[in-house]
Amino acid sequence: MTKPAYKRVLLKLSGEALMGNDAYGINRATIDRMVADVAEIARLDVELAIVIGGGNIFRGVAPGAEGMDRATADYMGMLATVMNSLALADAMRQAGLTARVMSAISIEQVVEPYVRPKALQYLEEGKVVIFAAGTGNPFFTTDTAAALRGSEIGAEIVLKATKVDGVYSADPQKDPTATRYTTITFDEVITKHLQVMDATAFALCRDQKLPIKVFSINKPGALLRAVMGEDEGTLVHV
Ligand SMILES: Nc1ncnc2c1ncn2[C@@H]1O[C@H](COP(=O)(O)OP(=O)(O)OP(=O)(O)O)[C@@H](O)[C@H]1O
Ligand SMILES: O=c1ccn([C@@H]2O[C@H](COP(=O)(O)O)[C@@H](O)[C@H]2O)c(=O)[nH]1
Repeated sequence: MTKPAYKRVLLKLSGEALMGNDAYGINRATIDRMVADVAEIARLDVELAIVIGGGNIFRGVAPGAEGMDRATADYMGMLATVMNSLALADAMRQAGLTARVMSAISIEQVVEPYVRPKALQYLEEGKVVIFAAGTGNPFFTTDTAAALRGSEIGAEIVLKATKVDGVYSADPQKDPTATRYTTITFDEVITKHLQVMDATAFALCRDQKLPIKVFSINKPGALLRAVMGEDEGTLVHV
C-alpha cells in the first residue's frame, strides 16, 4: 500500500451526521461506523486530531433555546460538543484506540483543559486528540475551531467530513442543479459566499495556508482516500 499523503491531520466530524436517521442525539451504529473509519487511518500512523460539531444535540434543544441570549445559547452549543467528544472518545476506547479529550472551556472534573504542548505530546505519542468545546468563545463555530486547532498543531490539512460530498456552486441540499468543484481557491469560496463552512474558518485557513478537503462522512472509504491524497470531495486551497 502507498504511504498516506499527510503525517498530521485535523479531522472535523459533522455533529449533525452523528444522529444518523434519528431526530437528534447520538446514533450508536453511526458513531461506531465513524470510529471504524478513524481506526483505519490511525493504523497508518497518521497523527490525528479531531473536532466534532454539536448540531445533533443542539438541534434537540433548539426549540427551548428560542429567544435565548445568543452567548448563552452558544455556550450550550459548546457543551453539546463536549458530550459528543466524550461519546466519541469512549467509542474509540471500545474499538481499541487511545483518545484524549481536551476542552476549550474549563470543566476539569469532566475533561482535561486544552493545553497546546500537551496536545502536541499526545499526538507524538500516537494518541488521538479530540478538541472539545469549540474555540471556547461564543459567536464562533466548530469549523472555526477546526481551523484554529489545525493551525496551532501544525496539521497539514483540515479534513471536513460532512453530510455533502464536497463544495458545490450552491447548497446541494437546496439546489439540485448545483455542481461540485474538484478544487477551488479560498478567495473563490469566500467571494462566492459558498457556505459549506463559515467565512471565519475559510479566512483563517487561507491566512495560515492550511488546505481543507470537504468530503462525505457517509461514503465508505472516503476518509481513507482523502488521507491518501486521492481524488475525493473538494480541495480548498490558497
Ligand atoms: N456551496 C455549498 N456546497 C456544499 N454544501 C453547502 C454549500 N452551501 C451550504 N452547504 C451546506 O453546508 C452543510 C455542511 O455544513 P454544516 O456546518 O451545516 O454541517 P456540519 O459541519 O457537517 O455539521 P455540524 O455543524 O453539526 O458539525 C451541508 O450539509 C450543506 O447542506
Ligand atoms: O467555538 C465555538 C464553537 C461552537 N459554538 C456553539 O456551538 C454550536 C455547535 O457547533 P457547530 O459548529 O454548529 O456544530 C454552534 O452553533 C455555536 O452555538 C460556539 O459558540 N463557539
